[in-house]
Amino acid sequence: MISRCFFRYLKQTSLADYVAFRSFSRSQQTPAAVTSSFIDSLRTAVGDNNVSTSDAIREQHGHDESHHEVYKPDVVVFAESVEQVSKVAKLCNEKKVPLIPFGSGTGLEGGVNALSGGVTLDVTKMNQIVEVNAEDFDCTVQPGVMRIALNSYLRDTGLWFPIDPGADASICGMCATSASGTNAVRYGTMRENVLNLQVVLPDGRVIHTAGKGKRCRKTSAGYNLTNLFVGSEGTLGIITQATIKLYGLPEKTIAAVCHFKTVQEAVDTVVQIMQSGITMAKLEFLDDKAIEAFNKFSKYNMPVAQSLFLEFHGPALGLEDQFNTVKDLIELNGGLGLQMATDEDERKRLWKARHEMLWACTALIPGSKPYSTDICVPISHLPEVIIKTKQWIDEAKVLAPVLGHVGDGNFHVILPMTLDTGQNEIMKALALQIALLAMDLNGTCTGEHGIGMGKCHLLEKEIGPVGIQVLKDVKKCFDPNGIMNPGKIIS
Ligand SMILES: Cc1cc2c(cc1C)N(C[C@H](O)[C@H](O)[C@H](O)COP(=O)(O)OP(=O)(O)OC[C@H]1O[C@@H](n3cnc4c(N)ncnc43)[C@H](O)[C@@H]1O)c1[nH]c(=O)[nH]c(=O)c1N2
Ligand SMILES: CC(C)CC(=O)C(=O)O
Ligand SMILES: [Mn+2]
Repeated sequence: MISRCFFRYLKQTSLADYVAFRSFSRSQQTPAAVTSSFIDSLRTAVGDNNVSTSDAIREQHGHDESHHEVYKPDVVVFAESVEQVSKVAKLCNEKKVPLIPFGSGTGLEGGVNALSGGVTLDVTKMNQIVEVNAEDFDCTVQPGVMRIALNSYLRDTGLWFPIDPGADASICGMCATSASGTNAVRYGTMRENVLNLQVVLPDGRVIHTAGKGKRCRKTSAGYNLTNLFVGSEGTLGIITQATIKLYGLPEKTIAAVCHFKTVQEAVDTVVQIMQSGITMAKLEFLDDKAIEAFNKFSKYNMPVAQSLFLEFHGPALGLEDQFNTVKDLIELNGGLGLQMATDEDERKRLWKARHEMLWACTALIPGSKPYSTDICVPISHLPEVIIKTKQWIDEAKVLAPVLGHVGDGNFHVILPMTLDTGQNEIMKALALQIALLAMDLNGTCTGEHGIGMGKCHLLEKEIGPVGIQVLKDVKKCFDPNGIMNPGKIIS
Protein backbone atom coordinates (compact mmCIF):
# COMPACT_ATOMS: atom_id res chain seq x y z
CA MET A 1 0.00 0.00 0.00
CA ILE A 2 1.37 3.41 -0.96
CA SER A 3 0.11 6.39 1.01
CA ARG A 4 -0.98 9.86 -0.06
CA CYS A 5 2.11 11.20 1.64
CA PHE A 6 4.30 9.15 -0.67
CA PHE A 7 2.49 10.46 -3.75
CA ARG A 8 2.75 14.02 -2.46
CA TYR A 9 6.44 13.46 -1.97
CA LEU A 10 6.81 12.27 -5.55
CA LYS A 11 4.90 15.32 -6.76
CA GLN A 12 6.86 17.82 -4.69
CA THR A 13 10.30 16.45 -5.36
CA SER A 14 11.59 15.08 -8.60
CA LEU A 15 11.54 11.43 -9.53
CA ALA A 16 15.30 11.77 -10.03
CA ASP A 17 15.70 12.49 -6.29
CA TYR A 18 13.90 9.30 -5.45
CA VAL A 19 15.83 7.19 -7.96
CA ALA A 20 19.10 8.63 -6.61
CA PHE A 21 17.90 7.84 -3.09
CA ARG A 22 17.03 4.23 -3.93
CA SER A 23 20.22 3.59 -5.87
CA PHE A 24 22.22 3.97 -2.69
CA SER A 25 21.51 0.38 -1.73
CA ARG A 26 24.48 -1.34 -3.28
CA SER A 27 26.09 -4.72 -3.60
CA GLN A 28 29.27 -5.51 -1.76
CA GLN A 29 32.46 -6.19 -3.68
CA THR A 30 35.53 -7.69 -2.13
CA PRO A 31 38.77 -6.02 -3.23
CA ALA A 32 40.92 -8.50 -5.10
CA ALA A 33 44.00 -7.20 -3.24
CA VAL A 34 42.99 -8.83 0.07
CA THR A 35 45.04 -11.97 -0.57
CA SER A 36 46.48 -14.33 2.02
CA SER A 37 49.90 -12.75 1.53
CA PHE A 38 48.38 -9.31 2.20
CA ILE A 39 46.86 -10.67 5.41
CA ASP A 40 50.27 -12.11 6.33
CA SER A 41 51.81 -8.67 5.91
CA LEU A 42 49.16 -7.25 8.26
CA ARG A 43 50.08 -9.94 10.80
CA THR A 44 53.74 -8.92 10.53
CA ALA A 45 52.76 -5.27 11.09
CA VAL A 46 50.57 -5.70 14.19
CA GLY A 47 51.15 -9.25 15.45
CA ASP A 48 49.12 -12.43 14.86
CA ASN A 49 46.71 -11.78 17.73
CA ASN A 50 45.67 -8.45 16.31
CA VAL A 51 44.40 -9.72 12.96
CA SER A 52 41.08 -11.52 12.68
CA THR A 53 39.27 -13.05 9.72
CA SER A 54 36.67 -14.73 11.92
CA ASP A 55 33.15 -14.38 10.61
CA ALA A 56 31.77 -13.22 13.98
CA ILE A 57 34.38 -10.46 14.37
CA ARG A 58 33.89 -9.30 10.78
CA GLU A 59 30.12 -9.28 11.25
CA GLN A 60 30.46 -7.31 14.50
CA HIS A 61 32.56 -4.69 12.69
CA GLY A 62 30.34 -4.58 9.58
CA HIS A 63 27.57 -2.49 11.07
CA ASP A 64 26.68 0.19 13.58
CA GLU A 65 23.44 0.78 15.53
CA SER A 66 21.44 1.93 12.49
CA HIS A 67 19.05 0.08 10.20
CA HIS A 68 21.68 -0.04 7.43
CA GLU A 69 22.48 -3.42 5.95
CA VAL A 70 25.62 -5.18 7.28
CA TYR A 71 28.74 -4.99 5.05
CA LYS A 72 31.55 -7.11 6.51
CA PRO A 73 35.20 -6.23 6.01
CA ASP A 74 37.51 -9.02 4.79
CA VAL A 75 39.70 -8.65 7.82
CA VAL A 76 39.67 -6.80 11.15
CA VAL A 77 42.93 -5.39 12.52
CA PHE A 78 43.31 -4.22 16.14
CA ALA A 79 45.98 -1.52 16.45
CA GLU A 80 47.91 -0.96 19.65
CA SER A 81 50.01 2.07 18.68
CA VAL A 82 50.27 4.95 16.24
CA GLU A 83 53.18 3.15 14.58
CA GLN A 84 50.96 0.12 13.93
CA VAL A 85 48.17 2.33 12.54
CA SER A 86 50.72 3.94 10.24
CA LYS A 87 52.04 0.57 9.01
CA VAL A 88 48.52 -0.73 8.32
CA ALA A 89 47.58 2.44 6.42
CA LYS A 90 50.72 2.20 4.32
CA LEU A 91 50.05 -1.46 3.46
CA CYS A 92 46.45 -0.73 2.47
CA ASN A 93 47.50 2.29 0.43
CA GLU A 94 50.15 0.32 -1.48
CA LYS A 95 47.64 -2.40 -2.40
CA LYS A 96 44.67 -0.01 -2.75
CA VAL A 97 42.70 -1.91 -0.13
CA PRO A 98 39.78 -0.07 1.58
CA LEU A 99 40.55 0.95 5.17
CA ILE A 100 37.71 1.71 7.59
CA PRO A 101 38.41 3.16 11.05
CA PHE A 102 36.21 1.69 13.80
CA GLY A 103 35.61 3.51 17.11
CA SER A 104 32.84 1.85 19.07
CA GLY A 105 30.22 1.20 16.39
CA THR A 106 27.47 3.36 17.91
CA GLY A 107 27.06 5.47 14.77
CA LEU A 108 23.64 5.90 13.17
CA GLU A 109 24.46 6.33 9.48
CA GLY A 110 26.34 3.14 8.61
CA GLY A 111 29.71 4.92 8.89
CA VAL A 112 31.66 1.76 9.74
CA ASN A 113 29.92 -0.57 7.26
CA ALA A 114 32.58 -1.92 4.90
CA LEU A 115 30.79 -1.22 1.61
CA SER A 116 33.64 -2.61 -0.49
CA GLY A 117 35.14 -5.02 2.03
CA GLY A 118 38.79 -4.42 2.92
CA VAL A 119 40.35 -3.81 6.33
CA THR A 120 38.49 -2.48 9.34
CA LEU A 121 40.89 -0.90 11.80
CA ASP A 122 39.65 -1.18 15.38
CA VAL A 123 41.42 1.32 17.67
CA THR A 124 39.76 0.34 20.96
CA LYS A 125 42.99 -1.13 22.36
CA MET A 126 44.56 2.36 22.24
CA ASN A 127 42.69 3.54 25.32
CA GLN A 128 45.07 5.68 27.37
CA ILE A 129 44.29 9.12 28.72
CA VAL A 130 47.56 10.75 27.69
CA GLU A 131 47.36 13.90 29.83
CA VAL A 132 44.96 16.08 31.76
CA ASN A 133 45.84 19.76 32.09
CA ALA A 134 43.37 20.66 34.80
CA GLU A 135 44.55 24.26 35.07
CA ASP A 136 44.07 24.78 31.35
CA PHE A 137 40.79 22.87 31.16
CA ASP A 138 41.92 20.39 28.50
CA CYS A 139 43.01 16.80 28.08
CA THR A 140 44.51 14.53 25.44
CA VAL A 141 43.23 11.02 24.79
CA GLN A 142 43.99 8.04 22.57
CA PRO A 143 41.29 6.94 20.10
CA GLY A 144 39.88 4.08 22.17
CA VAL A 145 39.05 6.24 25.21
CA MET A 146 35.31 6.18 25.80
CA ARG A 147 33.26 9.17 26.91
CA ILE A 148 32.00 7.63 30.18
CA ALA A 149 35.46 6.30 31.13
CA LEU A 150 36.94 9.77 30.57
CA ASN A 151 34.34 11.41 32.78
CA SER A 152 34.84 8.81 35.53
CA TYR A 153 38.58 9.46 35.37
CA LEU A 154 38.00 13.23 35.59
CA ARG A 155 35.53 13.13 38.47
CA ASP A 156 38.07 13.95 41.20
CA THR A 157 39.40 16.93 39.29
CA GLY A 158 36.03 18.73 39.33
CA LEU A 159 36.12 18.79 35.53
CA TRP A 160 34.11 17.03 32.85
CA PHE A 161 33.73 16.63 29.12
CA PRO A 162 30.07 17.52 28.55
CA ILE A 163 29.48 16.54 24.92
CA ASP A 164 27.02 13.69 25.29
CA PRO A 165 25.52 11.77 22.38
CA GLY A 166 23.75 9.50 24.84
CA ALA A 167 25.59 6.40 23.66
CA ASP A 168 28.93 5.61 25.28
CA ALA A 169 30.97 6.42 22.19
CA SER A 170 34.73 6.74 21.70
CA ILE A 171 35.98 10.34 21.90
CA CYS A 172 37.77 10.04 18.54
CA GLY A 173 34.66 8.48 16.95
CA MET A 174 32.80 11.52 18.26
CA CYS A 175 35.43 13.73 16.61
CA ALA A 176 35.05 11.76 13.38
CA THR A 177 31.25 12.27 13.30
CA SER A 178 31.17 15.76 14.83
CA ALA A 179 28.83 14.39 17.48
CA SER A 180 26.81 16.49 19.88
CA GLY A 181 23.56 15.58 21.70
CA THR A 182 21.68 17.00 24.65
CA ASN A 183 24.33 19.37 26.08
CA ALA A 184 25.29 21.05 22.81
CA VAL A 185 22.93 23.96 23.36
CA ARG A 186 25.25 25.15 26.13
CA TYR A 187 28.66 23.56 25.43
CA GLY A 188 28.66 23.32 21.63
CA THR A 189 29.39 20.29 19.45
CA MET A 190 32.66 18.46 18.85
CA ARG A 191 33.51 21.16 16.29
CA GLU A 192 33.79 23.77 19.06
CA ASN A 193 35.53 21.46 21.53
CA VAL A 194 38.48 19.91 19.72
CA LEU A 195 41.78 21.76 20.05
CA ASN A 196 44.10 19.40 18.18
CA LEU A 197 44.12 15.99 16.54
CA GLN A 198 46.85 13.54 15.72
CA VAL A 199 45.97 11.88 12.43
CA VAL A 200 47.54 9.06 10.45
CA LEU A 201 47.15 9.82 6.75
CA PRO A 202 46.46 7.01 4.27
CA ASP A 203 50.11 6.98 3.16
CA GLY A 204 51.22 6.40 6.77
CA ARG A 205 52.43 9.94 7.56
CA VAL A 206 51.43 11.32 10.96
CA ILE A 207 50.22 14.91 11.39
CA HIS A 208 49.06 17.09 14.27
CA THR A 209 46.32 19.29 12.88
CA ALA A 210 47.18 22.30 15.08
CA GLY A 211 50.91 21.52 15.40
CA LYS A 212 52.54 19.02 17.77
CA GLY A 213 51.60 19.63 21.42
CA LYS A 214 49.52 22.75 20.67
CA ARG A 215 46.44 23.18 22.83
CA CYS A 216 45.60 26.87 22.81
CA ARG A 217 42.05 28.22 22.88
CA LYS A 218 42.57 30.46 19.88
CA THR A 219 44.61 30.34 16.72
CA SER A 220 44.66 32.25 13.47
CA ALA A 221 47.46 30.10 12.12
CA GLY A 222 46.37 29.14 8.64
CA TYR A 223 43.68 26.75 7.46
CA ASN A 224 41.59 24.99 10.10
CA LEU A 225 42.90 21.45 9.58
CA THR A 226 41.45 20.33 12.91
CA ASN A 227 37.90 21.03 11.80
CA LEU A 228 38.54 19.43 8.43
CA PHE A 229 39.01 16.15 10.28
CA VAL A 230 36.15 16.75 12.73
CA GLY A 231 33.21 15.25 10.85
CA SER A 232 35.37 13.54 8.21
CA GLU A 233 33.89 10.13 9.15
CA GLY A 234 37.08 8.17 8.53
CA THR A 235 37.31 9.30 4.90
CA LEU A 236 40.53 11.33 5.16
CA GLY A 237 42.66 9.57 7.78
CA ILE A 238 42.66 7.78 11.12
CA ILE A 239 42.41 9.98 14.24
CA THR A 240 44.89 8.53 16.74
CA GLN A 241 44.77 11.22 19.44
CA ALA A 242 42.46 14.09 20.35
CA THR A 243 43.04 17.14 22.55
CA ILE A 244 39.70 18.42 23.79
CA LYS A 245 38.31 21.15 26.02
CA LEU A 246 37.10 20.38 29.54
CA TYR A 247 34.68 22.31 31.74
CA GLY A 248 34.15 22.77 35.46
CA LEU A 249 31.34 20.61 36.84
CA PRO A 250 28.36 22.92 37.41
CA GLU A 251 27.90 24.04 41.00
CA LYS A 252 24.16 23.62 40.70
CA THR A 253 21.90 21.74 38.27
CA ILE A 254 18.15 22.06 37.89
CA ALA A 255 16.23 19.70 35.62
CA ALA A 256 12.56 20.12 34.79
CA VAL A 257 9.78 18.69 32.65
CA CYS A 258 6.50 20.18 31.45
CA HIS A 259 3.91 19.48 28.78
CA PHE A 260 1.65 21.31 26.34
CA LYS A 261 -1.64 20.74 24.60
CA THR A 262 -0.21 21.52 21.17
CA VAL A 263 3.09 21.18 19.32
CA GLN A 264 2.87 24.86 18.39
CA GLU A 265 2.78 25.92 22.06
CA ALA A 266 5.72 23.67 22.98
CA VAL A 267 7.92 24.77 20.10
CA ASP A 268 7.01 28.46 20.41
CA THR A 269 8.20 28.19 24.02
CA VAL A 270 11.54 26.78 22.85
CA VAL A 271 12.06 29.61 20.39
CA GLN A 272 11.18 32.23 23.02
CA ILE A 273 13.51 30.66 25.61
CA MET A 274 16.38 30.72 23.13
CA GLN A 275 15.58 34.26 22.03
CA SER A 276 15.47 35.41 25.68
CA GLY A 277 19.21 34.77 25.90
CA ILE A 278 19.00 32.36 28.85
CA THR A 279 21.78 29.80 28.69
CA MET A 280 20.05 26.45 28.75
CA ALA A 281 22.16 23.34 29.32
CA LYS A 282 19.57 21.03 27.76
CA LEU A 283 16.34 21.85 25.94
CA GLU A 284 14.67 18.76 24.52
CA PHE A 285 11.32 18.16 22.85
CA LEU A 286 9.51 14.81 23.00
CA ASP A 287 6.17 14.46 21.24
CA ASP A 288 3.22 12.43 22.53
CA LYS A 289 4.38 9.26 20.71
CA ALA A 290 7.87 9.63 22.14
CA ILE A 291 6.44 10.06 25.66
CA GLU A 292 4.35 6.93 25.17
CA ALA A 293 7.53 5.01 24.32
CA PHE A 294 9.41 6.71 27.16
CA ASN A 295 6.77 5.74 29.74
CA LYS A 296 6.57 2.16 28.55
CA PHE A 297 10.31 1.49 28.24
CA SER A 298 11.56 3.35 31.31
CA LYS A 299 8.54 2.86 33.55
CA TYR A 300 7.50 6.50 33.90
CA ASN A 301 3.97 7.78 34.09
CA MET A 302 4.20 11.15 32.36
CA PRO A 303 1.18 12.72 30.69
CA VAL A 304 1.15 11.58 27.06
CA ALA A 305 1.52 15.04 25.52
CA GLN A 306 3.93 17.31 23.67
CA SER A 307 6.69 17.72 26.27
CA LEU A 308 9.82 19.68 27.04
CA PHE A 309 12.70 18.38 29.15
CA LEU A 310 14.97 21.15 30.40
CA GLU A 311 18.19 21.53 32.35
CA PHE A 312 20.02 24.53 33.76
CA HIS A 313 23.69 24.52 34.86
CA GLY A 314 25.45 27.25 36.76
CA PRO A 315 26.48 28.87 39.99
CA ALA A 316 23.83 28.42 42.71
CA LEU A 317 23.45 32.19 42.78
CA GLY A 318 21.03 33.25 40.07
CA LEU A 319 20.19 29.82 38.66
CA GLU A 320 16.71 29.78 40.18
CA ASP A 321 16.08 33.23 38.67
CA GLN A 322 16.83 31.76 35.25
CA PHE A 323 14.51 28.87 36.00
CA ASN A 324 11.76 31.30 37.02
CA THR A 325 12.09 33.33 33.82
CA VAL A 326 11.72 30.12 31.80
CA LYS A 327 8.80 29.08 34.01
CA ASP A 328 7.03 32.35 33.11
CA LEU A 329 7.56 31.69 29.40
CA ILE A 330 6.26 28.13 29.76
CA GLU A 331 3.13 29.34 31.54
CA LEU A 332 2.60 32.17 29.07
CA ASN A 333 2.48 29.59 26.27
CA GLY A 334 0.03 27.31 28.05
CA GLY A 335 2.58 24.88 29.53
CA LEU A 336 1.27 22.52 32.19
CA GLY A 337 2.57 20.33 35.00
CA LEU A 338 6.00 21.94 35.32
CA GLN A 339 8.05 19.78 37.67
CA MET A 340 11.56 20.37 38.90
CA ALA A 341 14.01 17.51 39.54
CA THR A 342 16.88 18.70 41.70
CA ASP A 343 17.51 15.31 43.30
CA GLU A 344 20.57 13.87 41.55
CA ASP A 345 19.28 10.30 41.31
CA GLU A 346 15.97 11.35 39.77
CA ARG A 347 17.75 13.68 37.34
CA LYS A 348 20.07 10.89 36.25
CA ARG A 349 17.16 8.49 35.83
CA LEU A 350 15.31 11.04 33.68
CA TRP A 351 18.24 11.68 31.33
CA LYS A 352 19.20 8.01 31.15
CA ALA A 353 15.67 7.32 29.98
CA ARG A 354 15.92 10.18 27.45
CA HIS A 355 19.16 8.74 26.11
CA GLU A 356 17.54 5.33 25.72
CA MET A 357 14.79 6.72 23.49
CA LEU A 358 16.22 5.00 20.44
CA TRP A 359 15.59 1.63 22.09
CA ALA A 360 12.31 2.79 23.62
CA CYS A 361 11.01 3.70 20.16
CA THR A 362 12.14 0.53 18.42
CA ALA A 363 10.66 -1.50 21.30
CA LEU A 364 7.26 -0.16 20.18
CA ILE A 365 7.58 -2.52 17.20
CA PRO A 366 9.41 -5.69 18.28
CA GLY A 367 12.17 -6.73 15.89
CA SER A 368 12.40 -3.30 14.24
CA LYS A 369 15.61 -1.39 13.50
CA PRO A 370 15.88 2.40 13.83
CA TYR A 371 15.90 4.65 10.80
CA SER A 372 16.44 8.13 12.19
CA THR A 373 16.21 11.54 10.60
CA ASP A 374 18.46 14.27 11.98
CA ILE A 375 17.61 17.63 10.52
CA CYS A 376 18.66 20.98 11.96
CA VAL A 377 17.19 24.36 11.01
CA PRO A 378 17.65 27.96 12.12
CA ILE A 379 15.63 28.25 15.34
CA SER A 380 12.97 30.58 13.84
CA HIS A 381 11.95 27.81 11.39
CA LEU A 382 11.64 25.14 14.07
CA PRO A 383 7.88 25.45 14.76
CA GLU A 384 7.05 25.23 11.05
CA VAL A 385 9.27 22.20 10.44
CA ILE A 386 8.11 20.20 13.44
CA ILE A 387 4.43 20.92 12.76
CA LYS A 388 4.74 19.93 9.07
CA THR A 389 6.72 16.83 9.98
CA LYS A 390 4.04 15.69 12.41
CA GLN A 391 1.31 16.34 9.83
CA TRP A 392 3.16 14.20 7.28
CA ILE A 393 3.64 11.43 9.83
CA ASP A 394 -0.11 11.43 10.53
CA GLU A 395 -0.96 11.39 6.83
CA ALA A 396 1.47 8.55 6.16
CA LYS A 397 -0.12 6.57 9.02
CA VAL A 398 3.24 5.39 10.33
CA LEU A 399 4.41 5.10 13.90
CA ALA A 400 7.19 7.68 14.14
CA PRO A 401 8.05 9.43 17.42
CA VAL A 402 9.59 12.90 17.17
CA LEU A 403 12.20 14.10 19.65
CA GLY A 404 15.36 16.08 19.77
CA HIS A 405 17.67 18.82 20.76
CA VAL A 406 15.33 21.64 19.86
CA GLY A 407 17.36 24.35 21.61
CA ASP A 408 19.73 23.95 18.66
CA GLY A 409 16.95 23.61 16.06
CA ASN A 410 17.87 19.91 15.74
CA PHE A 411 15.40 17.05 16.01
CA HIS A 412 14.93 13.42 15.03
CA VAL A 413 12.08 11.32 13.76
CA ILE A 414 12.60 7.68 14.70
CA LEU A 415 11.17 5.41 12.04
CA PRO A 416 11.19 1.82 13.28
CA MET A 417 11.90 -0.33 10.19
CA THR A 418 10.47 -3.82 10.02
CA LEU A 419 10.28 -6.62 7.50
CA ASP A 420 7.23 -4.87 5.99
CA THR A 421 9.03 -3.43 2.98
CA GLY A 422 6.00 -1.43 1.76
CA GLN A 423 5.91 0.40 5.09
CA ASN A 424 9.68 0.94 4.93
CA GLU A 425 9.45 2.61 1.52
CA ILE A 426 6.86 5.01 2.94
CA MET A 427 9.16 5.78 5.89
CA LYS A 428 12.15 6.39 3.62
CA ALA A 429 10.11 8.73 1.43
CA LEU A 430 8.98 10.55 4.55
CA ALA A 431 12.55 10.92 5.81
CA LEU A 432 13.58 12.34 2.46
CA GLN A 433 10.67 14.76 2.42
CA ILE A 434 11.63 16.06 5.91
CA ALA A 435 15.28 16.49 4.92
CA LEU A 436 14.35 18.36 1.74
CA LEU A 437 12.09 20.68 3.72
CA ALA A 438 14.89 21.43 6.19
CA MET A 439 17.31 22.19 3.38
CA ASP A 440 14.74 24.48 1.73
CA LEU A 441 14.58 26.41 5.01
CA ASN A 442 18.34 27.01 5.18
CA GLY A 443 18.87 23.93 7.33
CA THR A 444 20.87 20.72 7.05
CA CYS A 445 19.99 17.05 6.49
CA THR A 446 22.16 16.11 9.48
CA GLY A 447 22.78 18.10 12.64
CA GLU A 448 24.88 15.44 14.37
CA HIS A 449 24.71 11.87 13.01
CA GLY A 450 26.72 12.55 9.86
CA ILE A 451 26.33 11.59 6.21
CA GLY A 452 27.67 8.02 6.39
CA MET A 453 26.36 5.72 3.68
CA GLY A 454 22.76 6.92 3.83
CA LYS A 455 22.85 10.61 3.07
CA CYS A 456 25.39 11.12 0.25
CA HIS A 457 22.57 12.08 -2.13
CA LEU A 458 21.33 14.67 0.38
CA LEU A 459 24.79 16.18 0.84
CA GLU A 460 24.95 16.71 -2.91
CA LYS A 461 21.69 18.64 -2.72
CA GLU A 462 22.77 20.52 0.39
CA ILE A 463 26.05 21.95 -0.85
CA GLY A 464 25.51 21.79 -4.61
CA PRO A 465 27.63 20.35 -7.45
CA VAL A 466 30.50 22.82 -7.10
CA GLY A 467 30.67 22.27 -3.33
CA ILE A 468 30.76 18.50 -3.86
CA GLN A 469 33.51 18.83 -6.47
CA VAL A 470 35.60 20.82 -3.97
CA LEU A 471 35.01 18.10 -1.33
CA LYS A 472 36.13 15.50 -3.88
CA ASP A 473 39.28 17.57 -4.57
CA VAL A 474 40.01 17.76 -0.82
CA LYS A 475 39.51 14.00 -0.51
CA LYS A 476 41.85 13.37 -3.46
CA CYS A 477 44.51 15.54 -1.86
CA PHE A 478 44.55 13.49 1.36
CA ASP A 479 43.60 10.13 -0.09
CA PRO A 480 44.56 9.94 -3.78
CA ASN A 481 43.95 6.18 -3.94
CA GLY A 482 40.48 6.51 -2.40
CA ILE A 483 41.13 3.84 0.24
CA MET A 484 39.69 5.65 3.28
CA ASN A 485 36.16 4.47 4.06
CA PRO A 486 35.00 4.41 0.43
CA GLY A 487 31.36 5.22 -0.32
CA LYS A 488 30.93 7.48 2.72
CA ILE A 489 30.19 11.22 2.62
CA ILE A 490 30.98 11.47 -1.09
CA SER A 491 30.23 8.43 -3.18
C1 LIG B 1 21.22 5.25 21.54
C2 LIG B 1 22.05 6.18 20.71
C3 LIG B 1 21.84 7.54 20.79
C4 LIG B 1 22.62 8.41 20.04
C5 LIG B 1 23.64 7.92 19.19
C6 LIG B 1 23.84 6.54 19.09
C7 LIG B 1 23.05 5.67 19.83
C8 LIG B 1 23.30 4.19 19.69
N1 LIG B 1 24.41 8.83 18.47
C9 LIG B 1 25.37 8.36 17.45
C10 LIG B 1 26.79 7.98 17.92
O1 LIG B 1 26.89 7.72 19.28
C11 LIG B 1 27.80 9.03 17.48
O2 LIG B 1 27.78 9.16 16.07
C12 LIG B 1 29.23 8.74 17.93
O3 LIG B 1 30.00 9.88 17.69
C13 LIG B 1 29.87 7.56 17.21
O4 LIG B 1 31.09 7.24 17.86
P1 LIG B 1 31.71 5.77 17.73
O5 LIG B 1 32.98 5.74 18.50
O6 LIG B 1 30.71 4.74 18.09
O7 LIG B 1 32.01 5.76 16.17
P2 LIG B 1 31.78 4.58 15.13
O8 LIG B 1 32.73 3.48 15.40
O9 LIG B 1 30.35 4.25 15.02
O10 LIG B 1 32.25 5.32 13.78
C14 LIG B 1 31.52 6.39 13.26
C15 LIG B 1 32.29 6.99 12.07
O11 LIG B 1 33.50 7.56 12.51
C16 LIG B 1 34.63 6.93 11.93
N2 LIG B 1 35.63 6.78 12.98
C17 LIG B 1 35.49 6.18 14.20
N3 LIG B 1 36.64 6.28 14.90
C18 LIG B 1 37.52 6.93 14.10
C19 LIG B 1 38.89 7.32 14.25
N4 LIG B 1 39.59 7.08 15.35
N5 LIG B 1 39.48 7.97 13.21
C20 LIG B 1 38.80 8.26 12.08
N6 LIG B 1 37.52 7.90 11.88
C21 LIG B 1 36.89 7.25 12.89
C22 LIG B 1 34.11 5.62 11.39
O12 LIG B 1 34.85 5.18 10.27
C23 LIG B 1 32.68 5.96 11.03
O13 LIG B 1 32.64 6.58 9.77
C24 LIG B 1 24.26 10.18 18.67
N7 LIG B 1 25.11 11.07 18.11
C25 LIG B 1 24.97 12.40 18.34
O14 LIG B 1 25.79 13.19 17.86
N8 LIG B 1 23.95 12.86 19.11
C26 LIG B 1 23.05 12.04 19.69
O15 LIG B 1 22.10 12.49 20.32
C27 LIG B 1 23.22 10.64 19.51
N9 LIG B 1 22.40 9.75 20.14
C1 LIG C 1 18.12 7.95 16.81
C2 LIG C 1 18.25 9.16 17.61
C3 LIG C 1 16.95 9.57 18.17
C4 LIG C 1 19.31 9.10 18.65
C5 LIG C 1 19.63 10.48 19.05
O1 LIG C 1 20.34 11.19 18.37
C6 LIG C 1 19.00 11.04 20.24
O2 LIG C 1 18.41 10.29 21.05
O3 LIG C 1 19.07 12.25 20.41
MN1 LIG D 1 20.34 13.28 18.97
